[in-house]
Parts: sequence; C-alpha cells; structure tokens
Amino acid sequence: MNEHEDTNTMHVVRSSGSAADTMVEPEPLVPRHGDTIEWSRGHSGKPPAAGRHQALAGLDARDITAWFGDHRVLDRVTLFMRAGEVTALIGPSGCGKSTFLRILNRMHELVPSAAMAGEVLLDGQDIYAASRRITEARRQIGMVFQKPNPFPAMSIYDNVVAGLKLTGARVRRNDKDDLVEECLTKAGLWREVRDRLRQPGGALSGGQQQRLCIARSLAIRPRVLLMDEPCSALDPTSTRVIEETIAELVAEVTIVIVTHNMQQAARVSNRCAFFLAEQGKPGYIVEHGPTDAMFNEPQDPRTSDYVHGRFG
Ligand SMILES: Nc1ncnc2c1ncn2[C@@H]1O[C@H](COP(=O)(O)OP(=O)(O)OP(=O)(O)O)[C@@H](O)[C@H]1O
Repeated sequence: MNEHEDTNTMHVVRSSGSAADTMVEPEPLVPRHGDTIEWSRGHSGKPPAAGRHQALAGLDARDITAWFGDHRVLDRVTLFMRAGEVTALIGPSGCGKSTFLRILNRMHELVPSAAMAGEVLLDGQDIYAASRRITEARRQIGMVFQKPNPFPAMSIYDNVVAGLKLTGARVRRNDKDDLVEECLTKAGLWREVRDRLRQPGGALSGGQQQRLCIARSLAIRPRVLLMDEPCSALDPTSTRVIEETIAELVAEVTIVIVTHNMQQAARVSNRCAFFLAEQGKPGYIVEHGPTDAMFNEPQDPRTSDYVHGRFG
C-alpha cells in the first residue's frame, strides 16, 4: 500500500489485507488473554462496580487523518470529548463518523488497508504511544455496535463476564455474582433477566441483547464507552430504555455516540460534533459545541440545515 506521511503526522498506523476482509463485521470487543484487571477493593471487599472508584476521563483526538488504502476519509479532525459527558457525532452518511469512532479505541487498525495519523489522548496519555498495548486501549475504551453482538449460545451471566475470562482476571464467584448484578443493573436489564441468568443471551429481544452488550462492556470497567448507532436496529421502546441507560451511565463513564437520529442527539448528548464530507473530499468537523447551541443557534448554515433535516 502507499505510505501516507506529512509534516504534521504524529503516527502512521498501517495494516494490510484483501479488500474482501474489510467487509467483515468486527469481533466483539473484549480484551485478549494476558490482560489483567486490577480491582481496587473497597471496605466491603467487593470488586468495584463498573466505573466506580475511577476518575472520569476525557478523550482528546488531535489532528486525526484516516485512510482506507489511498482513499483519505478524514482530514485533521480535532475534537475534545469531555469527561462525564455524552458527545454525539452527527453528519450525513459516509462523512467518517464511524471511522473516527473506531480510531478512538484502535479498532480502525484492524481493517486491512487502513491507516491513520494523529493522536488520541485518554486522560492525557496517547493510546497510540509505542509503549501502550492495543488491548489496554480497548479495555479502557469500550465499544457498543449498531447490531447487538452477544455470544448467542452463552448464558446471560457468562456474556456479562466474558471479558473477564478472556483477560485471565481472577474474580471470586461471589464477587462475580455481584459484578453481574451491578453491570446488568447499570445497563437497565437486571430486573428483566434476574430469574434467567443461565438462559442463552441469544434468546433475548434485540433491545435486551443491546443492553446485555452494554453490561458486557461495563464489566471490564471502561473509562469511555463508544456507541455506534446503538439504537438503529431497535424499536422505539427499546430505544427509550437505552437512552435512559445512557443518561445514567454518563455519571460514571464518558460516552461518545454516533447517531443519525437528530431527536436522539438532542435528547442524550451534552455536546455535538457535526461532520461533513464534500463530494470526493475527506470528512471534517464543520462545527462542534453544546447541543443546545448546535440545534438552536448554530454558527454555520450547513449545521442548521442538517440538524433541521434539510439535507443528509
Ligand atoms: N472498511 C472499509 N474499507 C474501505 N473504505 C471504507 C471502509 N469503511 C468505511 N470506508 C469508507 O470511509 C468513508 C467513511 O465511512 P464511515 O463509515 O466512517 O462514515 P459514516 O459517516 O460513519 O457513515 P454512515 O453514517 O453511513 O455509517 C466512506 O467513504 C466509506 O466508504
């Protein structure tokens, strides 16, 4: 593949493979063998609930440029996603929102032919630094996908703790039970599944499966949760429940969500970033700011047109 370098490049990450591979749905985001999770125990001796005892962390993306092969799809995108807030990434199809999101936890580099330049700082630490392990970035920055992807044959209980198993973290049975309850509660699913934890995850409804995926992400204590159109496959009732879940989670974990639904962006986010890609050009951020301002008094007429449904 071609190399992409310029004077402002901080990193260039490349991968290679066939074009067909690029169509493969990403694997569920769980850490790999060898990762460890350090549980800081409180007076109760229990492992902390997801996010508890952790300081909230902001995510600072600087000068992000991204390519698929020779195709540059993002151009020097800079965005600070504040700790303890929901940031919504909005914009028409193909402007690079999902690519940007995947760069935030090093998933972009899994795509054959993908490359990127720029920096992503989690709490001031560059997740792309040579000394940082890719699995550490993915543990700290979780991802929930558009299509719920629980392990269908695995029990609800085992789905929640699947990430722990793969990390090799040893958590006592009682602590695990507490963790499962805690994460399912936070994901808004506990009351619906408490009596059938041993049933397969695949037997749940789509909305329940998505909340199970949220619970699974929370079990490994991410500091940031990325959500790529998490409600687009769900009915309005399930969507409302997920939105309520987001509103509660953000007290403990910073959230970045891609959504095409402007009402949803207005309901759930504190801040929005409006992405746009003009014909044949890479995507960039036209405008970002507090959600109220983006909807009610945007600086750029294109933002106003987009949020009011006049294009895209
Ligand atoms: N795996 C891939 N291989 C090659 N090109 C890709 C790949 N994924 C995305 N692209 C291209 O990158 C550009 C940005 O795509 P991306 O999915 O990030 O946009 P998006 O704003 O999230 O779109 P949507 O809202 O439709 O999901 C598009 O031109 C797309 O065709």
